[in-house]
Amino acid sequence: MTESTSDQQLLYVNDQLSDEEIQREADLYGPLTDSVRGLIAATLQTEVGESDVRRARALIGEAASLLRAKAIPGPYGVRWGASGRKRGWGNAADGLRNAVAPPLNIRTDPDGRARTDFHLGPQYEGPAGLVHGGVSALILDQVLGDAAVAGGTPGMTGTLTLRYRRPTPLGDLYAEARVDRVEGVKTIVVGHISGSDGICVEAEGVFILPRWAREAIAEQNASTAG
Ligand SMILES: CCCCCCCCCC(=O)SCCNC(=O)CCNC(=O)[C@H](O)C(C)(C)COP(=O)(O)OP(=O)(O)OC[C@H]1O[C@@H](n2cnc3c(N)ncnc32)[C@H](O)[C@@H]1OP(=O)(O)O
Repeated sequence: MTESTSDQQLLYVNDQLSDEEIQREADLYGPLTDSVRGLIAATLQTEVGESDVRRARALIGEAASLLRAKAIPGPYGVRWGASGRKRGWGNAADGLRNAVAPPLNIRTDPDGRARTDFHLGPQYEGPAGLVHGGVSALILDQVLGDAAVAGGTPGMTGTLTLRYRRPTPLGDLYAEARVDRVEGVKTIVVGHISGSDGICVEAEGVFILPRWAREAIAEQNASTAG
């Protein structure tokens, strides 16, 4: 295991928060994140005068200083509470505390399916009026990955293959994924994003349980058996 792999594993934390405490945090930070999303769109779309732009910038600086007064030094990581409820709140695709995330609100089924109705505003533009292809990749990576998790065979993305069939319009969209097959440590998942005119982007992903996770599970199984 490399040093960076072991450092990364330290970001998986069981903090023993109760479901009530987690809900209180979600109720506090979710609306903050939504406000910042609104700010990102307003920053892009505003046409107010120069002095108002300067004033807004000062107010944003003040808000950032207020929040930074007490803050974690690095990434949020992945945390679990006492009941095992998982919080990937820093996740760039669907993190509750990450204003960069659209967000996705992905629903999953234990048979290895995931789906989401979501909205992409002007901050996700690539070609004029259309979704940036890298943003579509971000979303499909997450939805396909969640399908693998839901099916009981989680993994890191090894390969993600995309076919952009037609331009993806900004606005209301839908994505879904399903586990196609499991081959040893590899889970192959397929899915797509569609808009009102049909499928825009198709994806196939190979999700692999990393070697360090396989070794940890094998060690745990050996100690349980012993
Ligand atoms: C733990 C669950 C976490 C879930 C989080 C979901 C988050 C959302 C998705 C992401 O954004 S993940 C971030 C993007 N992906 C990465 O950063 C992955 C970086 N790459 C790695 O960490 C490793 O290369 C990887 C885990 C993908 C594979 O390393 P291993 O050391 O476990 O692979 P190994 O050499 O033991 O090969 C195992 C099998 O996978 C195959 N393989 C390895 N790398 C592959 C690859 N890149 N693509 C396809 N297949 C691959 C390999 O041929 C072999 O196939 P066979 O079993 O059939 O022999």
